[in-house]
Amino acid sequence: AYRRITKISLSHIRGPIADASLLLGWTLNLKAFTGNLPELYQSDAAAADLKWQKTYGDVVRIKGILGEDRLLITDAKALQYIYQTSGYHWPKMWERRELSRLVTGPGLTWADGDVHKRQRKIMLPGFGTPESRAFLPVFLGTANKLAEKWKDMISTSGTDGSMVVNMPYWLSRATLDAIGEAAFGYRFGGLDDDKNELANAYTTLLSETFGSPSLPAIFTISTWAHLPAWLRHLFQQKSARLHHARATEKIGNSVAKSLIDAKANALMGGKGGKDVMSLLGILATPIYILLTPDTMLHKYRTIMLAGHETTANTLNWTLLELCKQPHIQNKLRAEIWDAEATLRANGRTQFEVSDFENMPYMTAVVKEALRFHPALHHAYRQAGRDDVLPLSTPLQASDGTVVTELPVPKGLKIVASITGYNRNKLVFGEDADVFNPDRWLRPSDGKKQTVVGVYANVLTFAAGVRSCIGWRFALYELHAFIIELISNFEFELTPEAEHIRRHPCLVVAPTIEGREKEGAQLPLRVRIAVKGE
Ligand code: HEM
Repeated sequence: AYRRITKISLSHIRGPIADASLLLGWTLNLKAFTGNLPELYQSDAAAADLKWQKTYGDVVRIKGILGEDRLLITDAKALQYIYQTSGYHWPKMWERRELSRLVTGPGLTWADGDVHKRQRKIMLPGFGTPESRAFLPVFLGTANKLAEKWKDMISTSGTDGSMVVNMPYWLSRATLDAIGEAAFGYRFGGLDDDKNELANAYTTLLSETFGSPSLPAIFTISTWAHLPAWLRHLFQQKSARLHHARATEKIGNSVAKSLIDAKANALMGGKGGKDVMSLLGILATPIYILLTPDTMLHKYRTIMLAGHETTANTLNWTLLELCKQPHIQNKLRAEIWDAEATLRANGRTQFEVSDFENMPYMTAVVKEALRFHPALHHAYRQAGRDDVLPLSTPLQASDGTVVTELPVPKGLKIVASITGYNRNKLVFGEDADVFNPDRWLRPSDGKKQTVVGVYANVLTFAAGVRSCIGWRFALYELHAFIIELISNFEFELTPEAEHIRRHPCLVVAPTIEGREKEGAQLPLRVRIAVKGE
C-alpha cells in the first residue's frame, strides 16, 4: 500500500474504463479483479489495442490486476527507448516469462539479464547474414517438397485441378522440417508422416495452452509471481489446461536429447554438418561441458518452437491476404515467373538471395505481410527502475495538460503492441490499416524517422538486445516458400475462410469463428497454376 501511494502516478493518462463493481448480485465479479485484461487477452488479437489506440493515442492507461495501472504503448520513441536505449533496464514481465518457460523450458526466450546476455552470445554467431543466406537451398527444397505433396494430393483426390487444403496443418509441418534441417541437420519428417509425434504435438499446443483464457486463468497467470514456487509448480503440474504443454515438453525433450547426442557424437568424431548447431560447435567445445544437459535441451526446444510456428503463421496470413486481393497474387506470380525465366535463360536452376534484388514486388509483399500480420502481436515488459519515457507525439492528459515525456514508476508493466506500432499512421502513413505492398515501393518522403524494428522498421521481430535472433532466417524462409507456392499454385478463398479469426495464443493463429477448439484452421482452395509460355 505504501509503495502504491508513494510511487509515480499515471492517473492522468487516459484509457478505457474497467468494470469496477466487486459484486454481481451475490457473487464476486472476477472482472473487477482483472481490469481491462479480459478484453486485451480474449478479443481477436490486437483488436482492443487498435480500438484504444484510435481513441486515446499511442500511450494508453489500462487496468491490470486489482486496479493496478499498466500502459499499452504504440509510440515510436517510447518503444525505441524501451527496446534499444534501455537495454536490460526493461526486463520481460515475469508472468509472461513463466508462460514461455512452460512451452520451451528456461531457454533464451525465458532468460533475462546476465543469463540472457550469455546465452544470446553463444547462439548469435549461428544466425548472421552469411549463415542464414546459406540455408536458402534448404528452405527452397522443403517448400518444393510441400508443393510436390500438394500436386500429388490434387492429382489423386482433387477435382478440376484443385482441392481445399488446411494451410496451418501443412505449413506448420513444412516449417518444422525446414528448421530441423537448417538448425540441427535433422529431418523431423513432418511432411512425410502424418503420425509424426512431434509435429502432431505442436499442432494444437499453442491454441490449447494459451488460446481464449478464462477469467480465472487470467487472474491466476497474472498473480502467480506472488505464489511460492512449490505452489506454482503444483498448479502447473495439475492444471488440465496445461496437460498438452506437459505432454509436449516430454516429447520435445526426448527428441531434443536424441538430436544432441547424435550431434555431439558426430562432432566429436570430426563429422560436423552445415546446420546452425554444427556451426556453433557448442557440442564439441569446453562450453558444452560447462552447460548443463538441460541448458542444451532448452536451447533446442526454443529454436524448435520459436523457429517454426512464427514463420508458419506469417505464411498463413500472407496467403489469406493474397486470396482477398487476387490482383496482388497475380502480380506477384508474374514477377516470380519472369525471374524463373531469367534464371533458366542464364543456365541456372535455383534462386540465390542476390536474385531477390530483382524481385522488388515479392520483397514488398513479404514486408507488408510482416507489418500487417506480425506473428506475435504483443510483447510484455516491466520497468526495472523509475524512468522517463520520451514520446514522439505529445499526449493529451485527462486533466487537460499536454504530456511531452512521461515519468513512470519502477515495476510498471507495459504491453508493447507490435500490431499497434505496425499500424501507427505517423510511421506508416494514413493508409496503415490497409494491406498494400505498394507502400514499400513508393519513393521515401525524406522525413527522418525514429527507427525501432530490426527489419523494415516494423516491430515484428522486436528490437534491441531481445530482438529475434532468427529474423534473417525467417526472411529467407518466407521468400523461399512464397516463390515455390505462388509459382506453382493459385490460392482462392473458401466460404469458411471468410470467417477467419485472428486467434491470440502466444502467436496469432487463424481459427474459424466459433470453432477455436479445433486449433489453427485456414481452408483455402489450391489450384495448380498453369504457366502460359
Ligand atoms: C516470421 C517469423 C518470426 C517472427 C515474427 C519472430 C518474432 C520474434 C519476436 C517478436 C521475438 C521477441 C519476443 C519477445 O520479446 O518476447 C522473437 C524472439 C526470438 N526468436 Fe523469433 N521470430 C520469427 C522467426 C524466428 C526463427 C526462424 C527463429 C530461429 C531459427 C527464431 C528464434 C527466436 C529466438 C531464439 C528468440 C529469443 C531472442 C531473445 O530473447 O534474445 N525466431 N522472435
